Amino acid sequence: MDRSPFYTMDDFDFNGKRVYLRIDINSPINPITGEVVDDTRFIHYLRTINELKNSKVVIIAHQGRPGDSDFVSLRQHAGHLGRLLGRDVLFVDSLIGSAVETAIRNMKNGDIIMLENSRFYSEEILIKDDGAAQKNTFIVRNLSKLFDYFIIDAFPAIHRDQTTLTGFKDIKPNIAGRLMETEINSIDRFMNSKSHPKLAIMGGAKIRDAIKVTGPFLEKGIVDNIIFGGVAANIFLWASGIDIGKRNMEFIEKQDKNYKKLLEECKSLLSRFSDRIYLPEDFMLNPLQTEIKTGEKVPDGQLLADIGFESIKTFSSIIEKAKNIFLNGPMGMYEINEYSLGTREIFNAVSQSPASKIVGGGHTINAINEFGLSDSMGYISTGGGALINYLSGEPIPVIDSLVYNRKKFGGN
Ligand SMILES: Nc1ncnc2c1ncn2[C@@H]1O[C@H](COP(=O)(O)OP(=O)(O)OP(=O)(O)O)[C@@H](O)[C@H]1O
Ligand SMILES: O=C(O)[C@H](O)COP(=O)(O)O
Repeated sequence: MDRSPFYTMDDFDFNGKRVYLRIDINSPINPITGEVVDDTRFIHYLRTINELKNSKVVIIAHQGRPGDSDFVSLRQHAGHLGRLLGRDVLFVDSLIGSAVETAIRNMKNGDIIMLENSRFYSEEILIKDDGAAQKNTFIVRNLSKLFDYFIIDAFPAIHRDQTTLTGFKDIKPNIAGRLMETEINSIDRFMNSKSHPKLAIMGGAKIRDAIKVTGPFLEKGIVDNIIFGGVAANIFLWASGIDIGKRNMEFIEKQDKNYKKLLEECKSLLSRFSDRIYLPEDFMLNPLQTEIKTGEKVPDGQLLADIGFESIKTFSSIIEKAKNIFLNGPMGMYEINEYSLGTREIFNAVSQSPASKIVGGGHTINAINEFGLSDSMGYISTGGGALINYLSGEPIPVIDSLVYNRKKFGGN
């Protein structure tokens, strides 16, 4: 068997050691109560943590982004993880400093500590990995002396170049955790599969991510065809000169300040790959609740809130023929019952397909759970942006950091 390009947990004995464990339990938070409303990501970490039961484990994680309503302390995350593990998880309400150092130095084997949200610290987000900058942060200088090993298991954040993820790669061995291994093996199976056609279905509202990966997906043959729904479809239609109505244009402008550049990218993608990109032929309007054919004048104030019946039919027949399917993002505003049919039908078609399947994205998983399809959707990844970036075959900061680290500490 080929050697893994990065260290895995099989390469070291962690018994009695002090272990830095970077995970990603960034979760949806109820904006009113501030409570975690979905603990899927927590559950995925039980295996890694349980394997370290004879070590002193210090968990580092982030939650939300500064300024957003889900940017909250990890105190409740520590309590919840402890309940899931059936063990105490001591919460320390900072990331660096004397309280952290004392707590870590006093740990016994089997103890678990969780530190505060790493994004409370500007060095986490603002300092990019240019070789030396992250290494010289207070975060790295304070924490590096306290640990024997660094396990990086934050798969949903592998596309982020942030200090607690990539800053320790010159210090000591950095090791991929069990979730990283599982995710990467499953995604690699999809990428290496020789069964065609390979189909990507991309919807939702994160247009930048979807557009960014379309070129690599089609150029490198990672997929043969792409179906677009949601806002992603709207921007492609706009780029092709079709009237999508004022409200939908404004929605895109608000979604991304650089939408003009995105429109240019969509144009270029459409000119190169028009026969491999599928866009909706019709839509359901919100609030009118009537159907409209693509290209017809969209009445003012109406959102293209869901794909229509013809699109459902065409997309379902493409899905039926696919041998490998990647799904990320809903077809419309599925949270509102009247506009959930497109997403429901397309997700149903995917669930019924015998193809090999891989799905990801917070809203996507939420919709899958709501439709009761989670047992028939194939491999469900914890990653959203991480998953599509990894699939695109473009450089990924955390993977590159782990590979660099193994070369540095493990020779050839
Ligand atoms: N045509 C549309 N107009 C406006 N909003 C839409 C449209 N289609 C989908 N959405 C919204 O897009 C959101 C989901 O998109 P997103 O890109 O976040 O999905 P995801 O990748 O599965 O989730 P996550 O971002 O949490 O990983 C939903 O809230 C949905 O209502
Ligand atoms: O939820 C995610 O996709 C990861 O935790 C990364 O979060 P971010 O998009 O805020 O960097």
